[in-house]
Order: sequence, then structure tokens, then C-alpha cells
Amino acid sequence: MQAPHKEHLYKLLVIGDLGVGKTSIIKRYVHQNFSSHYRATIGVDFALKVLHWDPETVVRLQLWDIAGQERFGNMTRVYYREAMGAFIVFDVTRPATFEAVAKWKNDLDSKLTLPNGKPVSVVLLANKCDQGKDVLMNNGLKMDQFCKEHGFVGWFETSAKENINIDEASRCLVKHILANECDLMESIEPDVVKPHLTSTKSGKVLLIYLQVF
Ligand SMILES: Nc1nc2c(ncn2[C@@H]2O[C@H](COP(=O)(O)OP(=O)(O)OP(=O)(O)O)[C@@H](O)[C@H]2O)c(=O)[nH]1
Repeated sequence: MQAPHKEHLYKLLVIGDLGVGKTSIIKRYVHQNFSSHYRATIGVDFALKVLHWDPETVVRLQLWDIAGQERFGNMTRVYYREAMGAFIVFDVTRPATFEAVAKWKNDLDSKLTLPNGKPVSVVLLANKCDQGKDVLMNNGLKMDQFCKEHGFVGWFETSAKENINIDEASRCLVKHILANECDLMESIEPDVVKPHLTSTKSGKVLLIYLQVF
């Protein structure tokens, strides 16, 4: 079999209010499992997903699972550094978590831009759709409008529990990032946007930034 020609490494953020399902979405996406047991993330956690994008291209995604409580802290600026894209997640059964979406998006846009000054690609995830299938059914147009107004590249109803639309949402985000990278390559040296990656004993990904502060 011929080796892939192109390798991409992207840091992706997964943000949104407490308990909306960020960890569960990542677990489903990376480990193909789900637990109904809730344990709040403290700070940030990491996972790595390898996508065979096409016969010639491998895409590695470093998923940064950022605790919901971090919206009220000062660490998001550090966590956001050098990300190429993000998922913002809300829980369809809790309207307050949707109201927080714009705050998360503003926080992100105020602290992170691509090296060419443009905003990073962000996909909105309406999670736990297995619990409230009707909540968004009649609001599709409103959601399209909301995404346009707030600069999301797309939105998906997802369920980590039933494995609905998570792969699709990721493909949408990666597609936009690949397109953005073509623009970036024209003006920026590739090494400038690549973080340093090593593996730890536990198999988790440890990201070492030389200039965190
Ligand atoms: N029914 C249903 N429950 C879900 C789904 N996704 C997550 N949950 C449940 O929601 C609770 C919170 O999920 P987490 O993945 O821990 O949420 P989180 O956003 O990572 O939370 P923080 O770490 O506090 O920010 C857990 O009890 C999950 O089992 C889903 O798609 N459907």
C-alpha cells in the first residue's frame, strides 16, 4: 500500500457550558464509547484522533476538552493558543446553555485569530438530541440565521449517547480548516502554526508550548 503524501496536525478546541457533553462527544468520537456517569472536567483534557481523510491525506486532530467552568476563569486565553478550529457545544434540553453559546464565541474570537488575522472555523453542536428531538426541529432556519450572524461555519444536532452526527460535524470542521490552511500557506511559514507534540506513557497527548505565557 502506498504511504500517504500529506499529513496535517490540527489543534481543535471543544468548549461550552458545564455538563453539555463535551467530554462525552470526544469519548464517542475517539474511543467509540459512552457513559451516563458525569464527572466534571477540571482544567483541560486531551485526546488524539487520526483521520484518513483521503487516500493521500492523514489528518491528526488534537482535541482540547476544556472544562465548562473555565468560562469564568482566566485560563482560556492560554488554552486557545494556536488552535485551528473549535466546536462550541450546548445541551438542547437546557436553554441557558444555548444562551451561553454567543459568550463562548465572543470569548474565543477576542482571544484567538489565525496568523492571517481571520477568525478560526467554529462548528456549533446542539448535543443530547436523543433527549429532545423536537427542540430544534422547527428552529432549523433560526439556527442557520444564528450561525450566519455569529460566524459559525455550520451546526449539527448531535448525540454522544446514540452516536449521531459527530463524524459529520468533524468532517465539516476539518473541511473548513483545510481550506483556511491553503490561504495561510500563502502568507505564513507552516512551522509557525504547528505546536510540538509528544506522547506520554499513558497514551494521552502532551502538548508542550515553548511560550505559554
Ligand atoms: N442523553 C444524553 N446524555 C448525554 C449526552 N452527552 C453527554 N451526556 C451526559 O451529560 C452529562 C455531562 O456530560 P459530559 O460529557 O461530562 O459534559 P461536559 O460538557 O464535558 O462537562 P464539563 O466537564 O463539566 O464541562 C453526563 O452525564 C453524560 O452522560 C448525549 O448526547 N445524550
